[in-house]
Amino acid sequence: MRSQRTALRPFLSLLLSRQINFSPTLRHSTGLFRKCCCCYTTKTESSNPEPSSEPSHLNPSPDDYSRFIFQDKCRSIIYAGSGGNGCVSFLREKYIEEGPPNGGDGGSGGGVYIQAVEGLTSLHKLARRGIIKASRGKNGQGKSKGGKRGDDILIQVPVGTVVREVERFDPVTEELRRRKVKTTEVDELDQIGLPSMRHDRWVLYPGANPSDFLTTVFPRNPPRRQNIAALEPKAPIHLDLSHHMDKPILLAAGGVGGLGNPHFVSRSIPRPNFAARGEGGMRLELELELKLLADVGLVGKPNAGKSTLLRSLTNSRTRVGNWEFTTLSPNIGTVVIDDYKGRPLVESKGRVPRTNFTIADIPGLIEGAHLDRGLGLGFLRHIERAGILAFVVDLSAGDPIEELQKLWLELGKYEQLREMESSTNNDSDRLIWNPSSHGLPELQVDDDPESPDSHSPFSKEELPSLALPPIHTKPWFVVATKADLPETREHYKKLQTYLSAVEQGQVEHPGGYENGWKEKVYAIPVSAIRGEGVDRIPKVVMEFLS
Ligand SMILES: Nc1nc2c(ncn2[C@@H]2O[C@H](COP(=O)(O)OP(=O)(O)OP(=O)(O)O)[C@@H](O)[C@H]2O)c(=O)[nH]1
Ligand SMILES: [Mg+2]
Repeated sequence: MRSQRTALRPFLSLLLSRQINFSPTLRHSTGLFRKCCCCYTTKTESSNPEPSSEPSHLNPSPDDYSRFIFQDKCRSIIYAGSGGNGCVSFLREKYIEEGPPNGGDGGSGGGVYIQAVEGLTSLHKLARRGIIKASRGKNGQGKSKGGKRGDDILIQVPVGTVVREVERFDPVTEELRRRKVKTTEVDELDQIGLPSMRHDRWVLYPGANPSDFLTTVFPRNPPRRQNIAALEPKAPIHLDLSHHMDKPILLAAGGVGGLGNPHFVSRSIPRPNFAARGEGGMRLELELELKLLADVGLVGKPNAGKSTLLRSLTNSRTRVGNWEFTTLSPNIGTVVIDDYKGRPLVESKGRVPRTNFTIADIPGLIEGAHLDRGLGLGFLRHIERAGILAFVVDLSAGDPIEELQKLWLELGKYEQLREMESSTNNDSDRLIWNPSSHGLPELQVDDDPESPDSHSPFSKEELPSLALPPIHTKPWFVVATKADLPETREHYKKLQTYLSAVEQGQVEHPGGYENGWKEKVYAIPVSAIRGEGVDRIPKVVMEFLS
């Protein structure tokens, strides 16, 4: 059997190569064919720089793409770990029958930390996790052995993430409030050291009955926090993580571990048969939102060639197709400026040298997008989150100036809508959002405890939309693409003349803004499908970034 196969192999390869040369319809019939076809294309490309109809990285077939999973907003519930319980134990040795108490303290619960790191572009991994829990501290043990600390959790997010608090439940604050407000019943008993039923605050010796809680006299046991809790951000949390962070910051410290029974020795209770429970961990519901999606956003009509441009600048395998709305959600690619393999392509003048920047290929914009037509307001939102705007205009599709003005018109109308929305939100005053008014709960200036809203962490359902810089103040430039097609030279010249007039203030900003950004308006002619002229884009971007 094996010898038969070996004999057939040369014949098969001859057959395949013939089919590649003479029968294009058969090319996609098998995976093996496709493999051969790729090799063939690479060979022809190296010998011929003209764009061929053969699939390549810049002119791929519509089914040659990888899906980019993207999410720019998510809610997560995080739990800091609870503290472990203290231990009730006594020394027992051969000649010491009733030794002193030696129960160890419980370990503290794990904390939750957050860090913004470069290289991440989406929040989808976090969104999938949903609930994030740090682990609980272990209980204390006999022979004065303390419990092990709970493990911390680190949440890594992309640079440009804004973290806002939606809800908070802090058991320590709750306990303090209980003690302050309800001075009767259980707490009063607890305060003056009479027997109480506080199962949630005490553990009794092993084998005790619940009824023993009624006969045991407990000392005072005020709620405690870990010292590290002083590093928590002020409540309610509002963090704008706009830079890469070398070290993570603490979001919620774990609950402190309970004290073992030696802590409760007193003259009246020489052998305490109880120990304290660990404090509960904090629960936080957070909303995370990307404020900065990418350094550059590609804005253009459908089919203008944005995805091809992204492919020519990066290793991205975004989908390209000769129909409108090929791209349905943003794709982000990274342009490597310095891969440390020699002289950097662009010298950065900024303080921190940039080694790369990101580009977002955003779905196409059509007339009436601000009215939620086409893919609507969702992706206008993405444009708002790009640092620099690169308008991609198709030189072969009519007047490029008109195309540019139409794109700006949509952006302008969207901006007006945003302004109206924020002013109506202010008028109705539905949301009370006051990020800097609180500190650690114990240190806060106390509000009226009777007012229902003053301590309720559950009042804010929807957070107000993020305050972002207006679109017209962002640096922008124009990428005039499909310059390889015939009769595009005239269109490009017209565009260039127009843009230099905009820069010099002879004609108004294409969006009609008086104070719109027009310091250096470039028009870069490219043929993305051939990869020609695209090297100028990183240089222009670096100029704006630094
Ligand atoms: N001749 C030529 N064709 C190009 C060039 N760039 C893109 N194309 C072609 O234009 C068509 C559309 O390209 P895409 O990159 O998918 O366009 P897009 O702007 O991403 O389209 P949407 O995702 O629908 O918004 C494809 O058939 C590309 O091959 C170019 O520089 N020259
Ligand atoms: Mg596209």
